[in-house]
Amino acid sequence: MKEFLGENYVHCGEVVQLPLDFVKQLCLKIQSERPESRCDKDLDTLSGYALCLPNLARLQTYRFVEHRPILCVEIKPKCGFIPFSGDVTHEVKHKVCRYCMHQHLKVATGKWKQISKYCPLDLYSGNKQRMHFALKSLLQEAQNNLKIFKNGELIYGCKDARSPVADWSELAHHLKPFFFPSNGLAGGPHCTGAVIRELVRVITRVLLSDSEKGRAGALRLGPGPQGPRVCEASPFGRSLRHQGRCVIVRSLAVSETVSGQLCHPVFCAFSFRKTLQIDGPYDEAFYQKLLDLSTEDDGTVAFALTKVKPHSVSSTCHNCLPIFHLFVLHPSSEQRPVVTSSRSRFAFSVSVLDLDLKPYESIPHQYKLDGKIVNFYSKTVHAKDAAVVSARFKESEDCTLVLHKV
Ligand SMILES: O=P(O)(O)O[C@@H]1[C@@H](OP(=O)(O)O)[C@H](OP(=O)(O)O)[C@H](O)[C@H](OP(=O)(O)O)[C@H]1OP(=O)(O)O
Ligand SMILES: Nc1ncnc2c1ncn2[C@@H]1O[C@H](COP(=O)(O)OP(=O)(O)OP(=O)(O)O)[C@@H](O)[C@H]1O
Repeated sequence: MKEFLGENYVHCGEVVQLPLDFVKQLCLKIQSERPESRCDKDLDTLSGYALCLPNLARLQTYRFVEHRPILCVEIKPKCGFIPFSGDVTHEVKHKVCRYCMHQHLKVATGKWKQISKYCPLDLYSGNKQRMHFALKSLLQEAQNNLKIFKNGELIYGCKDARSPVADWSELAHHLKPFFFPSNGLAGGPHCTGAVIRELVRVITRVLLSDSEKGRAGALRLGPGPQGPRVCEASPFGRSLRHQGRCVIVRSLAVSETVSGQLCHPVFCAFSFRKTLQIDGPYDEAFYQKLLDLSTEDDGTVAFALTKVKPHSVSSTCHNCLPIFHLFVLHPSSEQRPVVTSSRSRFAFSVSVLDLDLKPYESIPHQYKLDGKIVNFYSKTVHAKDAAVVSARFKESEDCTLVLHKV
């Protein structure tokens, strides 16, 4: 992941040994905190090992420990491109992004209460207005896509569909000292609006800044992104500018045909997996192969096999969690990237969480889910939209003015 996202963003952690009894107790303790949809998940209580990571909600990394008041914004941006490959056979997939389609299934199955207006393509667009819209939409309907921590404490976020609706005035109360340090703003809706606007602007500036160049830069130099730049389901108007931050994930993503082939039971046999290096290593040779885009999908199983590791990396990227740390910068000569709001200057840094690779075993599940998402969307929303268009067309036919010669 360091190869893809850059040295500075990824924390590898350290493998530590833990007493089994401690892990069992921990497991019981956190169970009640899990969102309903994650109650089937479990800690590995048998290995006796765990990964020790820095506390990124407080920015305690191995490089330094931050003692100043700190604001951390965690975003789960999800997959931000629309595939253009001819191997993608569902027409709707060329128009609407997976996140927006998935929203409908999530609401229908009760995972969330209402459809979010957030669309990853807006966030990745590089267009400030679209990015503001995407971030505001996340703030309105955070789901599992947005969390905000102040000094290590969660002050904004949503556990599951039963969570109460977002309270912006409480959030603004927490954030005011960061954005309006010398006060000057009374409370009330005006203050809430001003603080939220500042937050959205500052996150956008951080996202657009290019202060730390990772290996991702090299991937961005490849062929420019293709395919639609706007998702048809996004409520935001069309915009033309498109930035390449999603290229990493896009260049690794595999086609439907390949995903289908990967579900073949023969690949689950362990002996095959070892010889074919399905589970790794993810080394320099693997990275170099990814940059070679010359091989075409010839529909063979052999080709599909070469895509297993890229697929794991890609689906990990689809779910990873960039976390942005902001602290008010007092006049100083610190050598750190800086963003400004109207009343404050912030030093900031970025880390990426949840980078454990998705296992090969998740491919069949992902493949089935993908089908469900598209079918549900096509049957319900897309069909309804088509009906509306055809009704409008009919209406316009009914209104045709016929002129007769007199
Ligand atoms: O498939 P998706 O897009 O629903 O992603 C899953 C996530 O759902 P989301 O769409 O973000 O609400 C899902 O997020 P939640 O646990 O629902 O917050 C997980 O990240 C899941 O990964 P894993 O199976 O726990 O390793 C994710 O599953 P994988 O596809 O990564 O296996
Ligand atoms: N190093 C960290 N520092 C601060 N917060 C973290 C860190 N790692 C994870 N978190 C918090 O915990 C949340 C869940 O993390 P993550 O998605 O990595 O867990 P998970 O592996 O999916 O958990 P499980 O599978 O046990 O349910 C993140 O959204 C983040 O808010």
